Amino acid sequence: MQILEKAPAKINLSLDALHKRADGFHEVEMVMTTVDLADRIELTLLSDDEIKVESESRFVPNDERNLAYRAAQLLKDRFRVTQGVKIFIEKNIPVAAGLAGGSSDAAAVLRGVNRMWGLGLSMDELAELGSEIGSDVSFCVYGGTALATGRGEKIQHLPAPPPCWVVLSKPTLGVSTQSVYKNLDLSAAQHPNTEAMVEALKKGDYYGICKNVGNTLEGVTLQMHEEVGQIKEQMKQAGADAVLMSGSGPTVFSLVEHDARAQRIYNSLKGFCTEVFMVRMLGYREPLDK
Ligand SMILES: C[C@@](CO)(OP(=O)(O)O)[C@H](O)COP(=O)(O)OP(=O)(O)OC[C@H]1O[C@@H](n2ccc(N)nc2=O)[C@H](O)[C@@H]1O
Ligand SMILES: Nc1ncnc2c1ncn2[C@@H]1O[C@H](COP(=O)(O)OP(=O)(O)O)[C@@H](O)[C@H]1O
Repeated sequence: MQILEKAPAKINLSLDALHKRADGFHEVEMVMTTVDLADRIELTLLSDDEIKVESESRFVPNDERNLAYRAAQLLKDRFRVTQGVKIFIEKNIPVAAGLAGGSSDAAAVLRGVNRMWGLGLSMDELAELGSEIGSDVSFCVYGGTALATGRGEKIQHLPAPPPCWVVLSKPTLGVSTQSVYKNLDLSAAQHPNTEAMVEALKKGDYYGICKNVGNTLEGVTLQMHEEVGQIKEQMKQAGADAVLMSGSGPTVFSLVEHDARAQRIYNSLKGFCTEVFMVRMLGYREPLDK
């Protein structure tokens, strides 16, 4: 038996870190949405009681450190499953990029083994279990567009943004989410207007969305890597409607209404970065099991 799952990347249209919590995490308010850049996950049922992970990417571990492995292990342990699974990851999302590639792979495995092992868990139950793997996994279980609060595990679904283009550009460096949060000085941080972003999404107001993008973590990563600021500048000069770093970075995204201008931004960044993508904002909760 084989099951295929898509694992789409996400971008943070807004990310606000409010304060540090007693558990060492930050209380956040984030508006996230999916784009049509995705990893492809192939699950094969194994009669032996084991989990195998394979991927062509040399940047992700092929053992229990892989978030996809940890997702299968979680459901296996929690529901005493004796069958195994082989997980093949076709990696298309840049790694350590601020696009939740690993979290999305884990979420895809939760959805896929739930069906493969006949566990009958709801999306809400899978999302709750996903929060034990990482702060972004709950959102990734659902996909679509949502306001995530708490550590990122409390999800309020929102309407999909109006269709537009997204140009993603990742400099050749990885960023550790932990190091960015560690270096965050909340007293000097920028705080986006999350409420205005949510309102713009509810109204389907593209220019309201562009006006209200913001990311508290951006200043930290900008300090650490000047390439991020250079990419932002390049995108603005090429005519993007909005430019922002996604998550803890280093990927920077442009929002662009018209494809000709998106192509121009893509071409101007292609000469500057190797990992550049021109994708559609998905934003709706499409069936990911195809
Ligand atoms: C920053 C965001 C924004 O969407 O995305 P990425 O940049 O990773 O894509 C996420 O919140 C990342 O989620 P995720 O990558 O799952 O982080 P986790 O593994 O849960 O946490 C990694 C580390 O980040 C810090 N962390 C994470 C989430 C949070 N609300 N507060 C934190 O302080 C903690 O130090 C934690 O040990
Ligand atoms: N399936 C996976 N895909 C990507 N990264 C993974 C995966 N499993 C574990 N990792 C590890 O997680 C870290 C980056 O995770 P990723 O989700 O790509 O970054 P981000 O959280 O910035 O979007 C890297 O250190 C990588 O080695």
